[in-house]
Amino acid sequence: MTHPLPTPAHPFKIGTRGSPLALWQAHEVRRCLMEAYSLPVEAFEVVVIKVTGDQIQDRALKDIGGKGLFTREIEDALLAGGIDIAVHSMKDMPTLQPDGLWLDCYLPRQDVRDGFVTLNGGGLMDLPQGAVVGSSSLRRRAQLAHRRPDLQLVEFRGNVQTRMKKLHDGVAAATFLAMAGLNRLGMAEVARPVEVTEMLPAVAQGAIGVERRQNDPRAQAMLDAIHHTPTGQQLAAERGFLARLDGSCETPIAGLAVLQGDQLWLRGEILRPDGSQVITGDIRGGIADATVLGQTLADDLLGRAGTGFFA
Ligand SMILES: NCc1[nH]cc(CCC(=O)O)c1CC(=O)O
Repeated sequence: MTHPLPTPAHPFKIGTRGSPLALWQAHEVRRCLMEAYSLPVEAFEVVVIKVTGDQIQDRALKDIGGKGLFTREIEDALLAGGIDIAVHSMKDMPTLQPDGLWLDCYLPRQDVRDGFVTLNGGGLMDLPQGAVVGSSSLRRRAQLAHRRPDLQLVEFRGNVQTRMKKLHDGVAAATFLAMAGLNRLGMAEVARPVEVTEMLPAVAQGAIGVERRQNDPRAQAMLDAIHHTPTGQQLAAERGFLARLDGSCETPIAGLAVLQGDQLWLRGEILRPDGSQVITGDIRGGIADATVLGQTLADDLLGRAGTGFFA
C-alpha cells in the first residue's frame, strides 16, 4: 500500500449505527481490514452515529422518509471527515449515493433468505386463520398478503430484540427477520428459513457494504483489499433492477441474482401492496452486463404490469 497505514495514534475511523446488528457488521469490516493489513485492533476506531430513524419506532418507514433515513446522517459524517468509512446493510441503501461518496466495497454475502419467526416454531401455513403478523416491510407485507390473504398485518419496527419482545407480549403471532441478521447475532434458532422460491428476498439482502469518500485514495486502497467481487456482481444486477423501478414506481419489490460461472441469473418480482397481484420474471446474461440485465428485467416487468397495476 502506497499510503501510510493507520496506527493507534492515527486510527482508521469506521462509522456505523449503534444497533447490535450494525455494530457486529462494523466489527466484521474491522476484522477483515485487520487481517488484510496485519493491523492491531487499536489501529481502528468504531464511531457510533445516532440516526433519527432508530429513534422512531411507531410509524411505518415509508411515512417518515424511507430508506435514506438510516443512512443520511452517517453519510453526512463521512462527507464532513468525521469518519473514514461507513458500514451499511446494503438492503437499506438507496441506489444513488450523495455526490462525493462511493459505495463499491462489499463483504462476502451471507444467507439471503427471510426467516419466519414464531414462538412455537411453526411455519407460515401453520398459522391459524386470521392470525396477526407483524411486519413493516412493504415487500414482506405484500408477499404475505398474497400467500395468506386471511392474515392480519400490523406494523412492527425496531431491532431483533424489540421484535422478539413484541412476540412475547402477544402483539403478533409471527414476524419475519432476515436470516443474515439473525445469523450475525447468533439468533438463527428463533427463525425458520423461508426458501427463496417461496419468498423472494429484498434486493441486496444479506450483503454488507462499505462506503468511502471518492477523493480518499487511502480508504480506497484499504477497501480494495477486502472487496468480494462475486457479491459485487450480484448486487450490480439487483441494484440495476431496483434503480430502474425506484425511479418509476412505488411498489413492493423483490430481487435476487445468483452466479453460475461467468453467467448471472436474476429473478425479480413486483407486487401490489395488498398482494392481489404479483409479476415475476427471470433473466440470464454475462456478468459484464450485470447492471443492464437488471434494468432490462425491470423494464420487462414494468411493461407486463401496465399502468393499471400501479393504480
Ligand atoms: N431493514 C432492516 C434490516 N436491514 C438489514 C437487515 C438484516 C441484515 C441483512 O439483510 O443484511 C435488516 C433486518 C431484517 O430485515 O430482518
